[in-house]
Amino acid sequence: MTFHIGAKPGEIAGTCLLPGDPYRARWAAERFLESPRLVSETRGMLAYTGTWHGNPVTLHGTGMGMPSMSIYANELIRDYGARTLIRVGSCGALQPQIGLRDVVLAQAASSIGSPSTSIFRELRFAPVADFDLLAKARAAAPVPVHVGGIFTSDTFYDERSDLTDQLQRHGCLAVEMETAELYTLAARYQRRALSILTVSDHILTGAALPAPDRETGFAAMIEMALHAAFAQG
Ligand SMILES: O=P(O)(O)O[C@H]1O[C@H](CO)[C@@H](O)[C@H]1O
Ligand SMILES: O=c1cc[nH]c(=O)[nH]1
Repeated sequence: MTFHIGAKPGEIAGTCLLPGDPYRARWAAERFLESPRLVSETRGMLAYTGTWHGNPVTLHGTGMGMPSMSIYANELIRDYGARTLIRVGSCGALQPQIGLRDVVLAQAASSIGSPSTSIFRELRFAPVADFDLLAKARAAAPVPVHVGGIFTSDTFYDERSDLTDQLQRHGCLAVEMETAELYTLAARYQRRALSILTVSDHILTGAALPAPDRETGFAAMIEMALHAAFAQG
């Protein structure tokens, strides 16, 4: 048990899939894992451990935003020994060629600041994905997939239209709220990390998926995450 996770030692797998939404953790565990078992529900942040094709996997919610992701990723890595951390999240598309339900693989994550910014001082650290995980996820994609940079925001309701313009102009694919800190922690502790993001809304058009789809409609990215984590070669 840690400050924020109720699982006993040995109840968290080395491979963790990390949705922001705890109900997505429950849905994905029940749909994809063999013998899923609830191992933590501290503060309602559901975590399930089971197996996929015999391989141990934990699905753990992270909540929204980098401070929340930072708490769970730190404890999963430092206290439970997680080695492969794959965010399975939603995002808003920033480019016209990207459609609702497409998948974005976050090769790198820009941000204005993250919980780690203060330790870097003047350094602008560039948080990047694990290349092997990224390549394997792309190879397993059953839906249109886009690979490139994303923006990890501290706000959902952003008043900065000038910032959106600059992100679009510089080819940023999508916006979400956790990846920059996840990649930074993975670098710090020499772990493997990737963010696989399903497009839930389009920043340019305002089109959006309804809430039930965001909770349960994201099977393709869960399959990609599991294949990326366990594919050989
Ligand atoms: O669907 P999740 O994984 O929570 O991801 C996105 O959705 C939330 C905002 O609605 C933020 O956490 C953002 O990163
Ligand atoms: O952070 C997020 C996540 C999904 N969609 C958005 O527009 N922003």
